[in-house]
Amino acid sequence: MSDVSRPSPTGVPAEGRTGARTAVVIPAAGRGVRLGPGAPKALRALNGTPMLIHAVRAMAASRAVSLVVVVAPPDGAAEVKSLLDAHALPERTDFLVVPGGETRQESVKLGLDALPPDHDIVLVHDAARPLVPVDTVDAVIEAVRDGAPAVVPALPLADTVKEVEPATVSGEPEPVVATPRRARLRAVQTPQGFDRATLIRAHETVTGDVTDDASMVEQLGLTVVVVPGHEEAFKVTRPLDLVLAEAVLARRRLNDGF
Ligand SMILES: Nc1ccn([C@@H]2O[C@H](COP(=O)(O)OP(=O)(O)OP(=O)(O)O)[C@@H](O)[C@H]2O)c(=O)n1
Ligand SMILES: C[C@](O)(CO)[C@H](O)COP(=O)(O)O
Repeated sequence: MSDVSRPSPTGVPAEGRTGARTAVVIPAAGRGVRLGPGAPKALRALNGTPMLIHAVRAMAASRAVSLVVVVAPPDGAAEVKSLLDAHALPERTDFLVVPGGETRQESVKLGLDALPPDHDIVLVHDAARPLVPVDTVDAVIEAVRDGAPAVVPALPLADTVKEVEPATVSGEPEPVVATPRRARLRAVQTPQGFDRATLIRAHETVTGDVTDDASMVEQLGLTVVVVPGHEEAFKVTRPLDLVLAEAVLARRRLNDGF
């Protein structure tokens, strides 16, 4: 039996979660509006292979991951199933495909609803971060196994960040209201890792506008911890990110000698 069956009042089991099985939910149901017109973002090609397949392979590269749940565009579940069948994926990993929702939060919840009961650690990973290295995935899993209820990979910022009063008319100058101390800020990536029961509780309890799953756990009053992220775990959001992703893949091919 897994250690998470004996949570402490803070949600953190004293013994950690060594040996718990890990599932990954990959929200891939977004349109990719910021990337511009075309197929849903997760289905667009990087070096000839759909971004989603890169993301699935990145997760399945971790030997700790035994199940990947892909949350497909609402009308694209059959296409995503065919894609998974058509690409080589590790045999030790099981795959499920479910249709997604209107928002990222809804899509993640639909993925969680599809999880079988025997996985006590859940990662949530954007299909839009196709190049995350396996060491980052393993570091997140390790920190959840060690007892953290929620773990995020993150990097320090290169830019100074300003808080502004957002303009009501696009393009109007925006007054700055604060400059948070950059040394205390981190840019958060995925996969984000969770004790399964904690993540489900967060999705059942927290409503409103959130941009990641860890912030929902913060709203439960639980501690979220940060582990080092990786530059190659960047999110493909705008057209220039596609250029960077292709360049990273080209460098990997060179380093691998083919
Ligand atoms: N309704 C949604 C919206 C987003 N996502 C997923 O959440 C991840 C992060 O979202 P983002 O990068 O914002 O993707 P899009 O919503 O597709 O991008 P945009 O906001 O530019 O449309 C992506 O893998 C995306 O497919 C999802 O599963 N369901
Ligand atoms: C979850 C996330 O990738 C963490 O940085 C990010 O918040 C997703 O934002 P998006 O606007 O849905 O791409």
